[in-house]
Amino acid sequence: MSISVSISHQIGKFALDADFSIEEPGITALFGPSGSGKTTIINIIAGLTRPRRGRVQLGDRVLFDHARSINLAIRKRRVGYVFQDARLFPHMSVHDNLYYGAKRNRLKLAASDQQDIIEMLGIHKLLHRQPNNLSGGEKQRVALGRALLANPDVLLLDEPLSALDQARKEEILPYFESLRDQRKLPILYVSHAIDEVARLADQMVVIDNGKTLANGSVFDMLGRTDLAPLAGQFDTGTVLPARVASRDPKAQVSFLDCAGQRIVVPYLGHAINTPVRLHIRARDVMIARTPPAGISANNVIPVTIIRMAGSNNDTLDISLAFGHDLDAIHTGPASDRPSIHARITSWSANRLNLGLHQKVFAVIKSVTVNGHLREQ
Ligand SMILES: Nc1ncnc2c1ncn2[C@@H]1O[C@H](COP(=O)(O)OP(=O)(O)OP(=O)(O)O)[C@@H](O)[C@H]1O
Repeated sequence: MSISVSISHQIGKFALDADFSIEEPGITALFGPSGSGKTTIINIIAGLTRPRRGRVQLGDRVLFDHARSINLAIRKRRVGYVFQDARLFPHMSVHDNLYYGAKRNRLKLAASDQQDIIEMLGIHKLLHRQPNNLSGGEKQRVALGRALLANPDVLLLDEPLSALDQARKEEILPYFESLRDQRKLPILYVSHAIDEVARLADQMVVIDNGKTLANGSVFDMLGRTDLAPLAGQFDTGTVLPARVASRDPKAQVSFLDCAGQRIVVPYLGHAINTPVRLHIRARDVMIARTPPAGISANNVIPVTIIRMAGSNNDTLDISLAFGHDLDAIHTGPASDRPSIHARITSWSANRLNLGLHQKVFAVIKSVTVNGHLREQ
């Protein structure tokens, strides 16, 4: 189910011109600074805000088309919306909240699918409770269940974790992961938190000041150093797909294979071949000209400098392709040669006399695996 959004809107002095389409299933993060227009975009998709011009299409259904005077009513859009605060109906039980949208919807889910959703979200024991005595995490799970049981064609999540503390976030994040992996539903996920985006998202739309700056796979977007003006929140880094190659419970380490490169991390407990996501922040990567000896970091990777760009006067963002074989790096398909990023001071780069195409070593200080930071 594809989503295509091409709209213009004006709120006071704020001008929104969003243009993106998502062809792949999975989670798409809408990422950008506060006030950049993320909520307005999903309100437009949901039909809560009517844009001045443009078009919104979901699969083969046109939800809005200014030129053809089409503006589908909210309840006909088949869109599930989860707000920052759960917004459950306080006078209804969890059960009645859950089935509120489903009752009004003619395209009901099969009973077994309904049961699957309730079990996936772990809310079967809450059905007879009232919303006011649920925890924040439980409320959000019920809100997610309510949206899913209405059998939407797309799920819109507006910073669904921002009101929760870290422990409640950790409680609910695995449900989003199951949702991503089990249900073939496109999800638009508004988030400020780059760690959440790196853990959950497949695609990413980067928005700044009402404009869509870039749009693509999260693996590409998080590595784009040219998006550095947003870096304060962006925290430049790299997300890489990997899998568990082997593990040693006695030594308490797991070995991951990431495009042929071995990465050692503290023991994960996952079975061999389990796919995982690595998030390596640029500030956690050091560069050495020769392989350093006698250091505690476990991952020292031969890399070649393929790009150097100033992020501001004092720091440089350096892209490092895996391997020392420059010919393979230049001629091989990009996907065969993943790169990571290092953010170092210009002073360090001068001191090390770093230059383009130089063969160096990346010393990785910590890796986040599936959203969990693994200090080396
Ligand atoms: N009802 C309104 N009246 C006036 N300005 C508004 C209104 N709603 C939104 N805006 C403005 O539109 C811009 C975009 O707001 P929006 O909520 O879409 O941003 P956002 O990226 O979701 O921000 P945040 O991450 O802080 O939630 C902001 O400058 C905001 O102040």
